[in-house]
Amino acid sequence: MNAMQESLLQLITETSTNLPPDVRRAIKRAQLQEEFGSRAALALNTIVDNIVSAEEDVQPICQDTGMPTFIVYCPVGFNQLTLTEDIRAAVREATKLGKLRPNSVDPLTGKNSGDNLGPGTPVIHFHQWEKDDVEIRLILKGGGCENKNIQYALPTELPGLGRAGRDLDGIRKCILHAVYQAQGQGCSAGFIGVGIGGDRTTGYELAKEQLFRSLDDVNPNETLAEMEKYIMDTANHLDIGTMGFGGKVTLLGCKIGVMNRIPASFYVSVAYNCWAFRRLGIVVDPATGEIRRWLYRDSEERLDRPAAAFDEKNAIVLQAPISEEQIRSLKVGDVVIIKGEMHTGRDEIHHYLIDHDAPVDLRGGVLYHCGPVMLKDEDGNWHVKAAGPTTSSREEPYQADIIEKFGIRAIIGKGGMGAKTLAGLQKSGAVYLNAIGGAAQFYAHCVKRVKGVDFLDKFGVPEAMWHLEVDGFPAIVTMDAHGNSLHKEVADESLVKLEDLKEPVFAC
Ligand SMILES: O=C(O)C[C@H](O)C(=O)O
Ligand code: SF4
Repeated sequence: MNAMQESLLQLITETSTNLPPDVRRAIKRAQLQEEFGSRAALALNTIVDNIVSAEEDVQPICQDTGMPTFIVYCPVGFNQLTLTEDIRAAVREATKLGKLRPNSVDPLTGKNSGDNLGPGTPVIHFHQWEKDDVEIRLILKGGGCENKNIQYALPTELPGLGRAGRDLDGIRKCILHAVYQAQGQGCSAGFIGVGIGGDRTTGYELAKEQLFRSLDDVNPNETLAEMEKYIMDTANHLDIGTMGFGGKVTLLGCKIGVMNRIPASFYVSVAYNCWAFRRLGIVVDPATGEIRRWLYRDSEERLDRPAAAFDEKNAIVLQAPISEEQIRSLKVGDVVIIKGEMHTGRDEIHHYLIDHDAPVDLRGGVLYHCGPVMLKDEDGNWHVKAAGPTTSSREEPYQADIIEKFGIRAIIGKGGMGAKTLAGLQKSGAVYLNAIGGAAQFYAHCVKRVKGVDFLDKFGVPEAMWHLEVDGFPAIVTMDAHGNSLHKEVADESLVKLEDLKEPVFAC
């Protein structure tokens, strides 16, 4: 690799494994606000433990390293074609080293390219400027929070908030609604970038651009500065909390930008980013390709590993295969520790299992909604490099049927599931366990052995069915076999809180 490629590899590795100081500070502040022993505090402790491990071991903070997106500023005359090739080479190498998960999938064939290269991936935006340096910023924004982006066309009617008109107060309502609708599914507590104006494409681009601002900056536009402050204060009263467990901190950052629109369109676009807010940048010498300095790193922020994220003493041990009787004795709020075998299964596997047999006996088993980062050693053995949960709600159309068909007793995921699954849990005697989203190192350490894999060639690494031997794998019962769902409770209560914010705040 040439010097530029080495610099880019460093940028990718650091972005994937080492959260920037402004993000760490926001997470630390959240940790201080949540009550000791609460579910939100437990989730935040796990997150902090994970951040510390990822940095120490130079491994991905979260297994979903997203759609790598590079924003490049370069001097006039700089060769953008060469830099594009260098970026592609660095992305390929980072994937080989397990710093990026192979995430580039052909939507028509379902084929994962395996190296994060393919039509449209990675994303690279070039801009010219008058300076001599080349500045390269990178964001790794995962799919769960990307799915929670939302775009509003004003005027509109919003659940809980009523009419949102083409004015500042309408904008206010859209942003509050955007935070509410994400619930815990985008791994709250999150960050939002908001774009006001533009068209559908540039509105979203503007929203994503805001995610590159430092969390500590102050918006030069006074109106927007006021709106950012209002949203930060107010959204944190929705009590959605970390992972949607309820809690004082729901939003960690809000940055708003504005651009002109055309008369017929009025968009408010919101880019939601999970707590694993991975963005960094480098300034590179265009002649040598060497890094001159890092962006977002003008200060240092250490996080201390919490004594114990989960209180193992009071946890209930679930040894797989699990009996129906033990599952039916569990209730929402119980902390469990899983031992034994679990099987990963996400979108492709659910789609497949509806019409086919499972490759292994799943009776009494644990199905983990997870697409890990895996590496094979020289002897052909697989190792888990990152393995946090994925958003479960995507499997809602399939889950209840799959639980019943295969006799599964526990589903592990994050963000919760809906009414159909809740009824299915009750009928078949199963539970939904919430793992802490993004805590990919924390859970990777719970895997003692990779027992095997099915559908690797067919579906690729993240979507394959991995058979894992785990020990000391903690999670929380958030949907039980008695018809209770913490997710429904938090969603209902936060809607009531949203309704309280209906009255105008900003002059129209
Ligand atoms: O794809 C994943 O592993 C997780 C995804 O980012 C999600 O939040 O659902
Ligand atoms: S799993 Fe959570 S932390 Fe990871 S990319 Fe998805 S939303 Fe972000």
